[in-house]
Amino acid sequence: MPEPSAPDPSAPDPSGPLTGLGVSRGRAAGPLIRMAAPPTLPPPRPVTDPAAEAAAVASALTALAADLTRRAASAGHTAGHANGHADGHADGAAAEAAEILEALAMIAEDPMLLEDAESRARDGMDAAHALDAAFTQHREALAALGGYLAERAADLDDLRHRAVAFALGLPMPGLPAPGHPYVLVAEDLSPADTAGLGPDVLALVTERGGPTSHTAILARGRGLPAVVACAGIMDVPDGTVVGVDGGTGEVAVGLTEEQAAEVQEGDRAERARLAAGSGPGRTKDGHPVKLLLNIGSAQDLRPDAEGVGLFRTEFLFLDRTTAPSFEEQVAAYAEVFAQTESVIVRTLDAGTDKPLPFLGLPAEPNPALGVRGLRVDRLLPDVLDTQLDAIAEAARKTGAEAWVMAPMVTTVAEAAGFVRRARARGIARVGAMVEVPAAALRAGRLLREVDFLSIGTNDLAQYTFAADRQHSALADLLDPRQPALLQLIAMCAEAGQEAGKPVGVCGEAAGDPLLAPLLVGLGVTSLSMAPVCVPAVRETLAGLTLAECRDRAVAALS
Ligand SMILES: C=C(OP(=O)(O)O)C(=O)O
Ligand SMILES: [Mg+2]
Repeated sequence: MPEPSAPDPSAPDPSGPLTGLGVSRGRAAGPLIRMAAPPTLPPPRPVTDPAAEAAAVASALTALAADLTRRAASAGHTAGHANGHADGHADGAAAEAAEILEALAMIAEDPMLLEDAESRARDGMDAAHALDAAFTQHREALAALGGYLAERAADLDDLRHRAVAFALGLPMPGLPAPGHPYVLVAEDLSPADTAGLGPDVLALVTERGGPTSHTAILARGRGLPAVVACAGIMDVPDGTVVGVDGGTGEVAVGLTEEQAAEVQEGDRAERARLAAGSGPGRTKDGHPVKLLLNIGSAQDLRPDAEGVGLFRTEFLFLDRTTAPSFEEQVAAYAEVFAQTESVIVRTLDAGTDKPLPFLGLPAEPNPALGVRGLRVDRLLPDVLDTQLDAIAEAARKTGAEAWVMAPMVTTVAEAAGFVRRARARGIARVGAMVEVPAAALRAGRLLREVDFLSIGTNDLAQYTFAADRQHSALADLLDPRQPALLQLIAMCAEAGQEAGKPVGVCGEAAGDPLLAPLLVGLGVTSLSMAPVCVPAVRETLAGLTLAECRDRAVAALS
């Protein structure tokens, strides 16, 4: 572990911790490394040898592609050797990271990009400016195409920064690779960055980001302690040893090596203690509450789980530019079905923060309020038909009883249409997610159509409070303890009890041990969460009676 840096008078007071929002429980300590800022272009340089500039352009792009390929290979290697925190379940994330990095390497190797940059250099631009101009041109062309491609334009910015840094011989922006464990600090993380996190990352701290933002969900999926919306963290010098508590949101600055070792040891002991618990979820007085998993692929499964409450199928196809075939989908779903007795498959939830390239959806001014989730069916009905066919076929092949549900259901008519199409394929249980207040208000009526409801508190909070779920400044509005949100959940749970049908929660709130008892007290029948969250939720519930959970719910509602 490197020595802490000499104190910087402009840095925050090292005696007091910084605080943000703890979004992924667990503690870690180590030297902090900030992601290098994107390079600033110096004024254009007079060029005397255009051929040399063109050669510099080519070698910067070659170096960029080689770097991405190396990172892809190292992520692929990690997929086979997951780190301790993730307990072997970082494999899926690492394999996905490898794929994304390979796709970025292909962009860096695009002959049109090279040709454009080289020809600008031959016309008299210095290498850095030629690269900058070529990437800008490429970005504008992508943005003009709209839809998914426009949304990928941000990835090109990341590549541009790296290419220019190569050309100028500057430190690489983006994820550091110091060769030792470290706490990663950033303003926020891009999709490529989050996908590329290596096993050396002990914890994440970001200055921006909301409690249900990508950073939070990704960190939780990997079991990495994480704090978002941590003001002042970017001012702490690199190398300072920090202690991150992903539960409380505290970041202790300037720890000694002994203190850091204590934090690491305490975390190890706590994880071991929690992992020792097992068995189905129930309260102290034996009221059963299913503790289910949120997964993105078969790699996230755990053998001792009670089932899968949310299989986010769109995670399988995030970077695909061509639609996954029926056969390919059958194989992916069957891989999960073969390993778990009960699974709720969510049909593709595309749009807004989860673009699916192969859909080619048009760009929208207000994507979170636009064509996303089940609404994609209005434009592309074949996509849902093929997916339902594939789910039914995978269930038939494996003998599993797969349940399906649709994301972003808003009206009873939408739910009824979805149920009709799923039942026509012989799918046994068909449900709806409750992510839009309109659906919660009509929960009783919805339950006449569907077999179960699953409350997605991440989006339900976003739409109830009109607050972007990725926005750090609005975290108080997105807090699931907000009584308006709890009231909507209570309405759904009561409707479920009246109808005698299950109503679960699968948003991030379900994995929070402080919130889980509240949700149980409101009457939900299952909680579905990132696998890493299960032990703490199981332990909390086992310590409370159902009546105590209800008392908490009543107090929170009032
Ligand atoms: C579970 C949910 O879905 P996602 O986070 O994938 O939007 C939710 O919105 O709470
Ligand atoms: Mg959602």
